[in-house]
Amino acid sequence: MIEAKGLGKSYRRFQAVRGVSFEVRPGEVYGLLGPNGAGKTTTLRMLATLLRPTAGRARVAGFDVVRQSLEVRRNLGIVNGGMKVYDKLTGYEVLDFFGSFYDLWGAKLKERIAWAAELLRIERAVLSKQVKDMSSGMQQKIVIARAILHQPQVLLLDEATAGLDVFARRALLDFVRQYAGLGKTLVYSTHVMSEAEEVCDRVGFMNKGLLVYEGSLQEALALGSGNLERAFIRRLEEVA
Ligand SMILES: Nc1ncnc2c1ncn2[C@@H]1O[C@H](COP(=O)(O)OP(=O)(O)OP(=O)(O)O)[C@@H](O)[C@H]1O
Repeated sequence: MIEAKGLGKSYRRFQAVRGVSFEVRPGEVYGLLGPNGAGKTTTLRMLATLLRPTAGRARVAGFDVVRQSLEVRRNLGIVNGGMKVYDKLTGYEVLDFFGSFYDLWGAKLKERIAWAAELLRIERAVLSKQVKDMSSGMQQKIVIARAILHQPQVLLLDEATAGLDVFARRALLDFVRQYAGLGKTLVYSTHVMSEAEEVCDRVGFMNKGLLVYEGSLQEALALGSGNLERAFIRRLEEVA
């Protein structure tokens, strides 16, 4: 469902992402893990057709991210940790507005909003609140609801739990597993290894623009004697 081959992005002489290759299958949660500046966001933005690669290629849902960007966008949702929504609108109005981008109107839109709200455990009363009156956890749920209204095959989550309290974080981690359970494909980018341990089936470690390790969660845990953070550090020492 996602296939990146030698994907790279350079800014003048600086290589933010250097020849990254990986694949993600339907129903799988792939953890893209690494410290700040590793190149995770740049990689996800290339997959989402928001940044043009300067090397390699990638396909999402069978479509090329450069030559078939419209088809890619139809099949993909992306969420960044710091995404904002218009805070004077109610939750319902936000979803109504974004639904129109995907040709969702009337009864169909209502049905999709109810579907997303149930999946994300957003109460009806919250949908009629203005965004500015919602907790940051609720706001993030609206952001995610907005990203899945068109029921994309592929969902890219970039530091999606940043700044959330324990309840909102829990709801989002549960949502990730549930969405994968629908046969969807997810990339979960984070520097919080404990979250990845909980939701990912496979993980890739990124550092300085390179994918330095890839394996199933079990393999990665074994590498770190049961701890993902230790595995990450060991792998980095090996390649240093
Ligand atoms: N427009 C740009 N021009 C130059 N350098 C950039 C640009 N965008 C990103 N970079 C650099 O590319 C590198 C990778 O950034 P990226 O945001 O992809 O990392 P990340 O792993 O997502 O980290 P973070 O969690 O901090 O977002 C960083 O060194 C960053 O400073």
